[in-house]
Amino acid sequence: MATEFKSIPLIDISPLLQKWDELHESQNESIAEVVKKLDEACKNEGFFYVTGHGIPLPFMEEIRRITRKYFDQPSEDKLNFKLSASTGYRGYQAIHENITTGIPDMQEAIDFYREIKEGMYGDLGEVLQGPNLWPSFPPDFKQLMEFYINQCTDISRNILRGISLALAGSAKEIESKISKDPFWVLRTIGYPPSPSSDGQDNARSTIGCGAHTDYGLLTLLNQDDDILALEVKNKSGEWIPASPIKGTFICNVGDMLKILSNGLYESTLHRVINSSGKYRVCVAYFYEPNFDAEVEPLDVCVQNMGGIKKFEGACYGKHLVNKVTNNFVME
Ligand SMILES: O=C(O)CCC(=O)C(=O)O
Ligand SMILES: [Fe+2]
Repeated sequence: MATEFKSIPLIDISPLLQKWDELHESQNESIAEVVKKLDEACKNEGFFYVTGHGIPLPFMEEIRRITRKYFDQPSEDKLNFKLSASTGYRGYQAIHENITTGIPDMQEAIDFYREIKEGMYGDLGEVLQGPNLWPSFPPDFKQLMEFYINQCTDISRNILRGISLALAGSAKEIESKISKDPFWVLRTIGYPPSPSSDGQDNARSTIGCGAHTDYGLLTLLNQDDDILALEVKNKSGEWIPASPIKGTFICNVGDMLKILSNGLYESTLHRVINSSGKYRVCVAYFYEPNFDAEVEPLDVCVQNMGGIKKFEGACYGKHLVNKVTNNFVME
């Protein structure tokens, strides 16, 4: 359960980027320190800033720059890459096409998913099958994003190993159960500024992204570093700003990690309101379990809570398909 936190902690994860081996992990003090901080943040806030992740600042900026350049095109060009059921829900979504809890969000986005080849997960995978719709402009978009996705996958795997040490005393415990072959989602998002308050506004036009939790294990957000728009809800219902810190990712716990931890960790509600007057970009990378993983509370977490299993198992792919097919409005 999230606490009444007032701010979001910053964690330097560099000790986790070294080579992992059992001897190393049990004896290394700097690893133990990071693991403790991760554990606290996942319990108290469900959110933390990540520094020491190894991606150079200019590359994080480049990723946002090409995202902005894509959205800056005339709509006809963007609509050539439009997401639909027939594209496996991959591609471009125009403003107000994404729905969060019944309300259209004031954002445009492109969704990319790890490729699912025909027949790969039987009926379960069919909905999301197909290649990604990579924009042809900016020309190096695909190449840069694929490189970036691989880096985010490595960073997330290392963070999850730290979390696995905290929860189960072994860095590879979670991985060996549910994320040997992790699925990923990348969502590049653009938020036009909210119209200034003139009495005409309604929820539909001003919320960039409605309050929600993320579905998977961990999310890495690369947000514009000069615009405050992301907010995180604490236990007493206050919205705490996740102000940008240059060069960091914001990392948050998803529903699957909450289930694994038997509710010890929180997938905290968050939302986006861009009242800065400027166009905001955020690139969200979602690190997920294996597509067909059955995710259930770790035995050790159940034991630690007096043998009470707080969640039934959930199949990640089913959970995702259910969300994806309910989140979009199609013309
Ligand atoms: O734009 C942001 O800062 C957050 C986006 C987000 O929460 C999401 O796409 O799940
Ligand atoms: Fe989110």
